[in-house]
Amino acid sequence: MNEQSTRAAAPADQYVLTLSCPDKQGIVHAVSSYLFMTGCNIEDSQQFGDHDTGLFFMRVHFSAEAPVSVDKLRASFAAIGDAFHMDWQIHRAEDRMRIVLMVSKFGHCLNDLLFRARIGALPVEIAAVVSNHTDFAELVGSYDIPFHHIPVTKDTKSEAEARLLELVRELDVELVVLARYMQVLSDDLCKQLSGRIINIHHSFLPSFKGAKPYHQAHARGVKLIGATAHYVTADLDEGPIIEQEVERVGHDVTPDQLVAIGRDVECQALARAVKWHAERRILLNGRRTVVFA
Ligand SMILES: Nc1nc2c(c(=O)[nH]1)N[C@@H](CN(C=O)c1ccc(C(=O)N[C@@H](CCC(=O)O)C(=O)O)cc1)CN2
Repeated sequence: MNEQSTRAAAPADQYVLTLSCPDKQGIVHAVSSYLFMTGCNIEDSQQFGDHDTGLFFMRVHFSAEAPVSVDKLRASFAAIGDAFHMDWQIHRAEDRMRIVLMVSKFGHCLNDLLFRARIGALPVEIAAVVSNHTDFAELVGSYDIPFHHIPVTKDTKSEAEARLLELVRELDVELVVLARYMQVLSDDLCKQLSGRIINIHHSFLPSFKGAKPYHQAHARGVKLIGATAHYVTADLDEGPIIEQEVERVGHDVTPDQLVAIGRDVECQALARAVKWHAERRILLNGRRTVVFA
């Protein structure tokens, strides 16, 4: 084999196409033909046809040999999207997603996400951290990330949410991560940011929704505890599940020991969910998700 054939091709511009649409014959053919005719090369392709909902889901990571703008790709793909009634997006794969983290009094998930982002383990840019308390202002400041203290009472919740929305727009943020943020979000905010808020619930849903799930689990004598990362909807802890993690526990654990054991599974589940969302690997399928991990 000569040297020429072993040399990797120069890195071309990388893109991700995601789509969902009513399932029918010809979708993969239409997409792959479009990419071929546009001078693009498929690097990775995953698809799923859901017989329950009759919907088809696809995620294609592709490269363009010649430089092409994402706007031009979107403009030229629109005809295929229309023909198959697709809900579709095309993004540059290298672009890091801008996100906001929210926290209350438990900082383990915040700390974990800050560090993972700092070392490049998450393809995100943390634009700000928002909290209804000041406990983690110093930690966030140590990462040179803006910290916004937005106190919340039942009388100030709507103003607090208005300020959050203002930040999301000002900072051009795509995702809000509730890293143990312990305030119930209003129906209106959930609607405005539908599919763009991820929460970590500290139980293996659908068990133990609501407050103090580890105490509920202890009272039930469970042998497994868990954590669930899910999209936030108006129905508390009922949003589409993205990722779950569990840990075995013995008969002699106390509620405080469950809280301590649970920290790691919460961090693992949330970090995976944020990474997959930022890599555009998650598609909504009604009350469920399709995850092309
Ligand atoms: N609309 C939604 N809001 C939130 C969700 C959700 O799924 N939909 N997830 C929660 C997180 N959460 C459990 O994981 C949770 C947080 C807070 C509460 C709660 O009862 N909070 C009280 C205030 C508590 C306090 O001040 O310490 C309240 O909001 O009145 C229950 C569950 C995040 N929000």
